[in-house]
Amino acid sequence: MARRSEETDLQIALKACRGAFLSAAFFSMFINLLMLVPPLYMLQVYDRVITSRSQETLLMLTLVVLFLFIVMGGLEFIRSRILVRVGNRLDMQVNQRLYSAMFKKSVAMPGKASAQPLNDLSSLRQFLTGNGLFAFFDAPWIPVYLGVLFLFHPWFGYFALAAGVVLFLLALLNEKSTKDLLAEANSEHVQSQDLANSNLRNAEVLHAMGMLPGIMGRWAAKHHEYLVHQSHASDRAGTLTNLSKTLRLLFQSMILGLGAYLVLEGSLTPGMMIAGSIIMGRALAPIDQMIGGWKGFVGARTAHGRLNDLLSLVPAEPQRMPLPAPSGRLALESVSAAPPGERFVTLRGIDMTIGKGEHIGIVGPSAAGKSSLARVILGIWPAQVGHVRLDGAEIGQWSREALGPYLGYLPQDIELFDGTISENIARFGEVDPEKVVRAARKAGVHEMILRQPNGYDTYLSGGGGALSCGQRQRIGLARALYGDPVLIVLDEPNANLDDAGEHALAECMQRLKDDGTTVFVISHRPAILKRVDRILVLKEGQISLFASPEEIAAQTGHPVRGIASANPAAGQKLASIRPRARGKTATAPASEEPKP
Ligand SMILES: Nc1ncnc2c1ncn2[C@@H]1O[C@H](COP(=O)(O)OP(=O)(O)OP(=O)(O)O)[C@@H](O)[C@H]1O
Repeated sequence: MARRSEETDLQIALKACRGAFLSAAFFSMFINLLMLVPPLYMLQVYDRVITSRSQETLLMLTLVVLFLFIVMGGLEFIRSRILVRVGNRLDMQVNQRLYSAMFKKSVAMPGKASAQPLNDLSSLRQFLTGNGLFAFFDAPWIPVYLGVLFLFHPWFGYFALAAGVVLFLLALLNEKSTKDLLAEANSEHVQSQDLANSNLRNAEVLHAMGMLPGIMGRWAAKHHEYLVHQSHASDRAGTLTNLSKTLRLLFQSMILGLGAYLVLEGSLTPGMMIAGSIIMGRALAPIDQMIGGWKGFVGARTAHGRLNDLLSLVPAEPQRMPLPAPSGRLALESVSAAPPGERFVTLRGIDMTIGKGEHIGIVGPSAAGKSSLARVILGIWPAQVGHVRLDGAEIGQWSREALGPYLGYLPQDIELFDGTISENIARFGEVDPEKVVRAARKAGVHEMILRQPNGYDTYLSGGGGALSCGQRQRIGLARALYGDPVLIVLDEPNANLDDAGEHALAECMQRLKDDGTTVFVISHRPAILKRVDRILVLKEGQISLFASPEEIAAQTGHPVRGIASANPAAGQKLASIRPRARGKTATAPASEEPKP
């Protein structure tokens, strides 16, 4: 089905719920008509039963009223069940799309990562299923009540109309005077929540260095701003809510007085006088409820706006034709890239062609752009200029879900997630025990996992729980190897490893070589760099040298150690041989097969 491009999935889901909203509105019609039962019953009792002194009439009327009340209760019950289901349906329809949009936004704008969209979806759902919405369903029936009052007596009608206009103006004033304050309070609340969450994630370091007062002060300042705006808005809304409630009661008393006057005049019965007062109260109730529930409405409206913004900012991934499984050939063609959301480039004019099964070491001083290059190779950061091609296909042509199993990534800051070790290694997909053990063995971590309290079923919480950094890194390596990917990027894989770990890593690299897996390894340690086919030296975001370890040693007179540590002397020497080295070795042989 064709979709209007400006419609977000939330709007489409809300449209799909239109039928359910219409049936809730339909039930509201009967509920509102039945709301006339109590005043009309009172009218009959006063004007008919008491004057005729007929017990049969009273009994009949009471039975009818009893029946109508049961019907009304049933309708209310059904209406609220419909709305609860609408809310759940809406949530189910958009929550996964929303989760992935939130996730993709965090990848594209790491500084703006926030779980707020899920809170927004909750507040929208709660509004749609709560009492706040009923006022909106009941409001269209105000004219019916007014009509009945006009039937009783025109003065009654005019009086209720005027009272309604006054309360409506108060509702407008409420919206106008609280809208901006509530929006500001809302955004400050989101910011202070995000700040608190990020502080909690880094609790250990904050605690160790006694940084709590300073960091709490920053949170408290944000929270204070939120409180100030929120209480200003609540003060204003509270004043208007109370005023509206008081006026409604006053109007109800006044209409009773007006009724009494009309009774004395002889143009109204006492029953009509009392019923009129009740009906007017009923007519004004939705306006009163709207003013009272305005904060919830504004919250839901803001949440709805934010959700739509997010969903249009991160459109759903189009269906892509599946591509054949890649073999691991990679080409970067004049690639320049910048961190997402930033203007400055951290990689410039990167050109390289890597054959299947080649092992490339990436070295360079701090902030040279090594991790940036890793991200570009994996398609996490898009190339601003140039192309990144995996087996000839632009990396962005792949759907992420289809490409993911062919890639392995061990980031510098290894994060494991809440779940068992096996689930973590299996990347939270279906756990295939054979594949899990194979990956663990390849990473040389099988024995270590078996020594854990519950082996592969050991539950890791809080990003790794009781595991040491080195253990986490090695399980992270097994995760990167799960499913035998064709291209693996290891960012400082030996940063936390002891000798045994380093030895296991060397064996792992050899197995990957035997399997024909293309590997990029970023490291400062010479041991691992001796085994790679070529070493790429990055300097200020550019390739400064790209050659085999032997060529580098021959040309610079420095062993690999010199490059790995990227000391200034070696750097100068490397720079001096750059043209020859690049011209000769920056691309793989034409066949793009691995070097022997
Ligand atoms: N997410 C980001 N947002 C903004 N700037 C970034 C981001 N990631 C990296 N940079 C910047 O890009 C440049 C290269 O960083 P990168 O992490 O790629 O260097 P590196 O060579 O891996 O350094 P190191 O060896 O210290 O890990 C740095 O100036 C860094 O400040």
